[in-house]
Amino acid sequence: MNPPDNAKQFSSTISSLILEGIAQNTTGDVFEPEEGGAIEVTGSPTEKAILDWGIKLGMKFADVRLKSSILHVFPFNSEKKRGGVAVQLSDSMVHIHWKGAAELVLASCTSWLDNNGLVEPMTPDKMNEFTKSVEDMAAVSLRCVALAYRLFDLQNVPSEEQRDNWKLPEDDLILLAIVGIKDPCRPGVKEAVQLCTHAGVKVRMVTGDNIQTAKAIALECGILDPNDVPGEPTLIEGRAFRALSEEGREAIADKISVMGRSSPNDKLLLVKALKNKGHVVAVTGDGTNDAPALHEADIGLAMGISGTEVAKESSDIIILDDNFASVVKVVRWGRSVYANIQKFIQFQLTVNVAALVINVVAAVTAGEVPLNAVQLLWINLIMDTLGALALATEPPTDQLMNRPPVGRREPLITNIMWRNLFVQALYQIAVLLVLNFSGKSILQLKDETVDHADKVKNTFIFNTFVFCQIFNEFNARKPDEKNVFTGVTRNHLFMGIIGTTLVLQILIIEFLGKFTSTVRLNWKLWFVSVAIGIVSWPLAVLGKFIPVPQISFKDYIVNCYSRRKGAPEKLG
Ligand SMILES: Nc1ncnc2c1ncn2[C@@H]1O[C@H](COP(=O)(O)OP(=O)(O)OP(=O)(O)O)[C@@H](O)[C@H]1O
Ligand SMILES: [Ca+2]
Repeated sequence: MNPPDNAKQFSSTISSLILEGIAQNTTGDVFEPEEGGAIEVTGSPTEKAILDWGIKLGMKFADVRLKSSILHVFPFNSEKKRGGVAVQLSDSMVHIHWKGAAELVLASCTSWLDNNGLVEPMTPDKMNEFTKSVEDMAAVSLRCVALAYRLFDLQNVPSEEQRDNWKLPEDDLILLAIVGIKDPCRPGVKEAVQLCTHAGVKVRMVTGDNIQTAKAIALECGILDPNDVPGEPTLIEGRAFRALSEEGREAIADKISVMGRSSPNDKLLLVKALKNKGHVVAVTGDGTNDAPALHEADIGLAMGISGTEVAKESSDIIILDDNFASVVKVVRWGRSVYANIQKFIQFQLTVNVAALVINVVAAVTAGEVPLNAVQLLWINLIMDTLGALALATEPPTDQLMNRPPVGRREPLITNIMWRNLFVQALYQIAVLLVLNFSGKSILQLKDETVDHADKVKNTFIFNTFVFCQIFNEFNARKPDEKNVFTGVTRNHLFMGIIGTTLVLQILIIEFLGKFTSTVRLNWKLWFVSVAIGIVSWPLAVLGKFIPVPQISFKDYIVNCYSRRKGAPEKLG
């Protein structure tokens, strides 16, 4: 739509009324530099667009503002979707201007102003014509705003003390103009929506816009699929959603993709319904009225530039560049942090389980433990501080965006992690216990003194244990992939930490024996330690062929048990 940008196309009555409505009924501002130069317009995007149009029509903002004085203002709000102002003209006439969502304002119009400035009654035919043009504009994703006004008797205007409570009359309006404002889908949004969908994140649009406008925009940015024409409840009006019972809302919440003409409370209702159904909900918003939904959501994302302070305060994350595409980054990094914590836990639990079992079994059976306190301290250091640094700093990978999101009730330690853990821990326990009990014969230490042979055996167990961890640290990087080495050389911190651990381990065994009660090992024993450690790599690959149930182990066992109980005839 190309709006008339020349006031000469209308009669002077119309243009002065339109300009009055634009200049007086606005929360924006126009600044005209005295020494010339570009005119500056401020306000919300909708306000700016309308003021810009006024300027094109030849509006002298300051002059128009002086022509009449404002008696009372009803600020635009998202609930009513209109804003009004009462102005008094020099001839003691009062004009009440309204500006708001087109079809809502149109519904209050009983007449319209024709091209010559004559007031014509709003016949059903004319009403249909206007409604049709609103629909046509909405269908090409224009946001429609109608300007209307009415006359009012100065005598009926409440006195100044009572004016604060004055409810501006909003019926019997005379339609002045309907404008269609293009709010184009920003570059990158379509791709971002696609990425989110691919990652199992459903993008929904809840907007105050007309449902047709909302539908057109949703099609443009890929929230709706152009191949299937959606109907309710995929596409729903805020009013219809609001009218449902709580159960009714929960029943359709999943299917909703676009909600049009919604009030801020509808956003909140949708968030609540989705949360009740067990979904994890993220909400983006900018306005003060978005605050309750941002607060209620699991993750509230406020816009950094256009967002109000209230919205920012109610949110968890502030998107500095106001770009929806940044939401993809949030998902990516969020998943990466979660995955890294899982990797670390898998690694740490393996070490703990193995060390614990080895020492307990040895203590109970032989009364002696192979790993002493200082050695355990060093092992703890490897896995706690260094392990955390190495595994938790893995940068996000594209793979993270190929899998579905983690459910609200999904356990932190997945079945896959338990499987990996058991495979490695069992291997380590088996090897080290065998070494503990028959190590002296296996390592051919029979000729040594008992004391020295014990020390060599224990040092060897300690050294092998540490190497098992060093190699298993690579496995921990990719709990569910067979190739655990992808991208490892790019993670310099990981490589650095593995290197440091290796160097420190050599120093400990070769030079700090007094401290850890170890002895030097010959190169053969070093070699065997490394060989035992490296077996954890192929073992991990083999382990990944073991299938695991999709549901959690606990549920799996409960299910098996109840299935048995439920089918006693088969048991008998
Ligand atoms: N400043 C305004 N003056 C009059 N009407 C407006 C104004 N801003 C928006 N509207 C109308 O109200 C509708 C938007 O209502 P609302 O502010 O509840 O929606 P929203 O989704 O929060 O939109 P926004 O993108 O502006 O944040 C628009 O479709 C438009 O018709
Ligand atoms: Ca808003």
